[in-house]
Amino acid sequence: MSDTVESVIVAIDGPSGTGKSSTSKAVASALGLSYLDTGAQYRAITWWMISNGIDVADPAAIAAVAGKPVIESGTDPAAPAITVDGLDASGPIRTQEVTSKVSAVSAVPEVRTVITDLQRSIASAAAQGIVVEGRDIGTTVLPDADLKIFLTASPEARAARRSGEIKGSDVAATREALIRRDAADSSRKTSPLAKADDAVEVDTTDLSLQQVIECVVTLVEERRSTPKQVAR
Ligand SMILES: Nc1ncnc2c1ncn2[C@@H]1O[C@H](COP(=O)(O)OP(=O)(O)OP(=O)(O)O)[C@@H](O)[C@H]1O
Ligand SMILES: Nc1ccn([C@@H]2O[C@H](COP(=O)(O)O)[C@@H](O)[C@H]2O)c(=O)n1
Repeated sequence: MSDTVESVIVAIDGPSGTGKSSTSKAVASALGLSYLDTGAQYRAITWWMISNGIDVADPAAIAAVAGKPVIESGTDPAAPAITVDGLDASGPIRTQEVTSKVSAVSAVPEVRTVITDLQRSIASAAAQGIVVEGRDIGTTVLPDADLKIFLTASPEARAARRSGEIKGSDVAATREALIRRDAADSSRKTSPLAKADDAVEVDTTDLSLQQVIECVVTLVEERRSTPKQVAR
């Protein structure tokens, strides 16, 4: 018998504010896995487009330069990092401007091709396994992931969580902005936000973050002890 633990690939998808990042980081830390925030990569390329004067309402202009920025993602769940052309982008990618423009940029097929290739190469280099979170990980980026989770929560719960992060923010406006971004992400032609047929859906509306983390850790442990059936 071997003491080595097999590498595992976990895909966590879902709409905005369902707890993907918080859950994925904690699960990766608890299980000694790498972690990849794919939303940060789409935010990073959006920041680059804005910084370089590209009109984000013009898909052809975005497509023409999609391969130019060099995006690098750290995979330590305790210290997620992202750089664009060598510059730390972790602060700038969280601005309101980037949040409001990222869905337009991420809908451009040439952008998705560049970022998807990057995500696959990062996942395949993670020796112990990785938790990858986003919108299309289970459906498109890593369709053979060992475990796929789709997190959901009511718009009210998600808006309350997000508003709790920013003092004095308007919950109703936050709710509308979340719904708008989810609608854009779900309706784009290429790799929309969607639950994979074989994903486990976890409704987090009435669960604490700790309960969600424990639920996902249990699902990963169960998957590790019962290898996935491969269709013949
Ligand atoms: N089950 C939960 N109960 C209460 N608060 C939660 C829960 N899950 C996450 N949160 C909080 O909600 C906020 C949003 O969580 P998080 O950033 O992990 O969501 P996300 O799905 O990654 O969002 P986005 O897609 O917009 O990046 C954070 O402040 C987080 O601490
Ligand atoms: N796999 C993914 C991940 C993200 N996106 C786009 O990025 C935006 C920002 O994501 P956050 O998780 O940081 O909020 C998101 O709204 C999508 O437009 C994506 O397309 N695919």
